[in-house]
Amino acid sequence: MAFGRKRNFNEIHHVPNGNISNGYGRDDMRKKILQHRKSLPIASVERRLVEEVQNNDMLIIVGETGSGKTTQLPQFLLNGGFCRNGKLIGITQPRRVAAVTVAKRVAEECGCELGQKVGYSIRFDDVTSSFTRIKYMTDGLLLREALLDPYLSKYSVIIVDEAHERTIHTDVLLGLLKNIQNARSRSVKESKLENLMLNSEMALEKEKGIQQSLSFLSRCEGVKYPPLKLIIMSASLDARGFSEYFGSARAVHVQGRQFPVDAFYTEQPQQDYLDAAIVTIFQIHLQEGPGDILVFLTGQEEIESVEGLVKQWLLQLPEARRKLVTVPIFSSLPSEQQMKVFTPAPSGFRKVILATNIAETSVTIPGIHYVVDPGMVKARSFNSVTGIESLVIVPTSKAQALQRSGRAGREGPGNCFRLYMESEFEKLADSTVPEIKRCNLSNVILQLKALGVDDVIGFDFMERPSRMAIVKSLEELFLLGALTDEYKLSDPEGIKWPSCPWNLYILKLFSLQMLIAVAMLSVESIFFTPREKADQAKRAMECFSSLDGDHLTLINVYRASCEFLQKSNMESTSSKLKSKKKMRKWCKQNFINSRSLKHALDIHSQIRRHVEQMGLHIASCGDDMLQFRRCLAASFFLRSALKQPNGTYRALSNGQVVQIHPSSVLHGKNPECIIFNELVRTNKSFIRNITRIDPLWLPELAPQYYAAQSYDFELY
Ligand SMILES: Nc1ncnc2c1ncn2[C@@H]1O[C@H](COP(=O)(O)OP(=O)(O)OP(=O)(O)O)[C@@H](O)[C@H]1O
Repeated sequence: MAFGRKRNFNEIHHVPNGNISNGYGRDDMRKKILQHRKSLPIASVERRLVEEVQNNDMLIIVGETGSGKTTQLPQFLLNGGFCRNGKLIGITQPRRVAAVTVAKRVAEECGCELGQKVGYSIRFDDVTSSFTRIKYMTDGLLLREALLDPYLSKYSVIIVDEAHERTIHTDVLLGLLKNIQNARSRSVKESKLENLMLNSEMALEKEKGIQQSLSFLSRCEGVKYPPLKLIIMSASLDARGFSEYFGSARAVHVQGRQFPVDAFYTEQPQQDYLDAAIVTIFQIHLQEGPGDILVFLTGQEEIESVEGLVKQWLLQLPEARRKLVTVPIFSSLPSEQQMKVFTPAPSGFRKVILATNIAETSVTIPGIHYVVDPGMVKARSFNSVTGIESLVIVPTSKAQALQRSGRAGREGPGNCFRLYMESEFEKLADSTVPEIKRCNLSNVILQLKALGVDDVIGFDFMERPSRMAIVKSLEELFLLGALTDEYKLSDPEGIKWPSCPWNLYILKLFSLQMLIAVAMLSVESIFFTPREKADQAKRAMECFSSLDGDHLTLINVYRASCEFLQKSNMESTSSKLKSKKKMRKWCKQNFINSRSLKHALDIHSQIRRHVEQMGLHIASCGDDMLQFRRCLAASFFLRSALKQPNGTYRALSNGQVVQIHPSSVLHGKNPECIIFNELVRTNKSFIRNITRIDPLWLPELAPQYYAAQSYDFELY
């Protein structure tokens, strides 16, 4: 395939090679790391950055990818005294992989064990201690912390990294942090004023009696919270937009990048980007110098199909030229397997990493010299008229393209092959549409309500979602019973449960099976289907599958895993470690993602504890799965569909034509009426996580919705 003239990115600034490779002694390694840190563009402005943060409570920092923002700035601030009095510097990342790997790297640079001075915290995995001062975490996790500690009182500085991604969590966090920052600086001002008053009016206060003094002291509580320093950071940020949002906040630009990355574009438009990606992988492998390749694809299916084709193509090469290994990374891959991308390829081999945008920002994958970017991404999209959310494949923004190319050039000069023409690049949107403008807002609303923000429409969003989208989600939450008719939380405590997308939908319906289903659906895919073992995986899944659908299938997995756990725990010789190992083996044999299953078990026990604390009785449907399916119908009546004569389904809420996704156990079984949890749009509209129901249950169980509309329940 022909690539056009190379184009260097501007502001390139060569720095002596700070390559780090294995095989050094501990002291040598530390010296190398120190030398590398000094070589980063950000190192020359350490003092100035610390002063900027001292002088400004709010700061926006823009700097090229790889300039050292994520790994260095927190260390500068720690050395600059921002962790006095045991306070923490928190850095949020949109993705778990980035939070974990960057924390590991910074701990290494600080010469400490992970979890001591430097740690990370992601859902269900908290590697911090009372000694931790620099804490990397996902933006979602910080939001959850705010539910329990509304002032985020343990942090002196919060850095929102990769803010250009504008994930839904980032946008909610920005509004929230703005409020917290105002509240904390107000509380300090007030407490200073009140301290002054206290000196002159102490005697008077005493006379007014104990009650008044107590309330006075409680008002002074804010004195515990010094002003919060807030830093927004990215390589590709609309600094002006952020600055305006934060009241003309100061923005600084860190000049220079560590190594140059040359961008190449195709000379002709490409019909099939997957095909183009495979051709490019082999062009690099056969014609270019050493270095690993990182290819950005849109999802697991694409990754597995490209992986299969690369393996087939390799077989056609002479044996000596077959030294190429593929390594996939996507979010539902078990984390141990995700981490394989960081392991060097066997000696003499070249590694091709096939990744979703999980590897787009913040991560440094050693050895990557080439990036292949087809320019597409899978994104959420929301139709505020129908109220249905779906996943669609769309072109990336320029900001995403720059982030992707930035994954090369971190250890030396790199190349980025964009599988589209340069003229197409110019037409891309500068930045990604914020997720908050293209998703169902039910969870955001619940989250804001739980954080004490009652007026969601009036909330200070950086970019306000449409009024229609907010109203639609408020309506949905009311219909589901999550909000009262005054739009207050029906269960203010419930939202503090582990964040699962539809946890509150079951409020009225506590059955053991519903709790299990909620937990199992709250995690990434429970089943794991490697492409090369698709048949084996399918057979394994059939052992658990239920003719009634995916929810019951998941319950079967849950039950089987509990039975297995119980059995292996009972074997007296088994230590805890041994049982864990056995469990992992069992998962592997059954093509179950062990990490997802563990998360689901944790979520289940948390929800159960919560429900019990509320004093509610948890009934079991026992083996009466009809009762369970009725519970599902009552909860998901807004996502129901009827079979049509041609075998497709029609969603009852909006008439949309949908199809059962091939991963569902009901694929090919064609039940008359179903409820579903998820809609995915690729070339077709697919629904996933489906259960068979009786259509007559709908008007019976959700009269508030179906009685008001004249639905035709005629079955074909
Ligand atoms: N895990 C790691 N292993 C090896 N080197 C690393 C690692 N993490 C970072 N580095 C080195 O430190 C440099 C700076 O990384 P850092 O993540 O701080 O940059 P950044 O400016 O935040 O980039 P980005 O905007 O892409 O996140 C990288 O270019 C790389 O050379």
